[in-house]
Amino acid sequence: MTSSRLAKLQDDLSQPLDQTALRAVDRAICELRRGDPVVVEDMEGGIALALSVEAVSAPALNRIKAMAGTVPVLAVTRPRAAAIGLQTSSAPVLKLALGAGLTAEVIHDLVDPTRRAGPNADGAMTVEAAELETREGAAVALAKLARLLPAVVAASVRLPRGVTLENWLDKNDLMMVRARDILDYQTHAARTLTLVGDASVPLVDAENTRILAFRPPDGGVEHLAIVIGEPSADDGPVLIRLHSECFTGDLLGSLRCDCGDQLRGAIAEISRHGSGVVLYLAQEGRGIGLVNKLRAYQLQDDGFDTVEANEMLGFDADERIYLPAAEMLRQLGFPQVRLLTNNPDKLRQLARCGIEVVDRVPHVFPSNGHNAAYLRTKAERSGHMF
Ligand SMILES: Nc1nc2c(ncn2[C@@H]2O[C@H](COP(=O)(O)OP(=O)(O)OP(=O)(O)O)[C@@H](O)[C@H]2O)c(=O)[nH]1
Ligand SMILES: [Zn+2]
Repeated sequence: MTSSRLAKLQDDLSQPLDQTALRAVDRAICELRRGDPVVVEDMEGGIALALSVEAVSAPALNRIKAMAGTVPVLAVTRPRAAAIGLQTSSAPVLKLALGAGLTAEVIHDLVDPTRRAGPNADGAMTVEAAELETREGAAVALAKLARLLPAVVAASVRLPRGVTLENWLDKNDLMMVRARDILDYQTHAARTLTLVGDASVPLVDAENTRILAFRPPDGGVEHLAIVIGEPSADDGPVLIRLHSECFTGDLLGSLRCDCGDQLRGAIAEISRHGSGVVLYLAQEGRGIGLVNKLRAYQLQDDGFDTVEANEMLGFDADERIYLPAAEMLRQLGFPQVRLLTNNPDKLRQLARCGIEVVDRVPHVFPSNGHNAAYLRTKAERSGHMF
């Protein structure tokens, strides 16, 4: 995570909570995932219709144009713009205007590196930088929250003469969401996590184990705390592991990564130690989601490393935040921890979120014969301490 994103995270911690905003963003995520457009409003009251690139087809584009009354642009992230050879400024999002040349085919070629065709835009393209707070920037952030490809088709809305915004939204069956609320969503969801389930689940490597489930009030993503033994802050810093969900590694025993070994290894290690917690975080694929992780694997099979694959798809190398982890630790009453990890970003982020990491406990497992390059990339490009 970049230092500017960390700084923003800290700023967000001081913002007031707004439950209605949380619900609006969650509904917008569903709309986008379903393939419907949503309306995004910026701080000045400007509005744009945004559609996930994954839902783009010729009829869908025509529908957007007809509803908005303007020609749409394609909004992509800086990593994706760089991957298709565009000059990028420091802006996080780039708006690509191609006029009538922005066809469904061209859009898919521009945003999806798993397509063999590759970028192929005929005619003049103008590129304009956009900040995250803009309609287009926030719409791309919404696509990330929806675990879709991080790019949208966006059209400024020109309301038909004599039609109010309310009537227009109603007539087109559209919902509107504010840019600011999208950008605050992750921090607000984390701060409102509530314990909603708690049961004893004896594990093969740790019989005295409870699993606690935490959920934000909008019904968004749930995270789990696997509490082994009877950890108590009175006995000093608690031994913990932050484990990001990995369906392939944790459940299926995939050999592409080291997640399965790390998960079972952490449970066994904490059990041997006597007590501690594994926080099982719903951050599949370092926060890009399972579908995008599978796309990243496809790119890695073509020779790109795990960082390059994320960036080609338009993501940062790591999209995770650890505020949900910090919030669960706070609620469990563990302000001081010893952290099983090799990842320096986890140490930095937890500390920024107010959890004191007293000690790092290395959590290294030997290569299984398939994941050597993956582990090497972690060390060389992500700073993992092996
Ligand atoms: N995007 C992407 N995610 C991957 C890939 N391989 C594994 N992952 C995900 O990476 C995450 C693994 O994270 P962690 O187990 O927390 O590992 P880490 O960040 O290396 O940190 P430590 O293990 O604590 O040192 C899981 O969410 C996996 O799904 C990959 O090639 N691409
Ligand atoms: Zn994994």
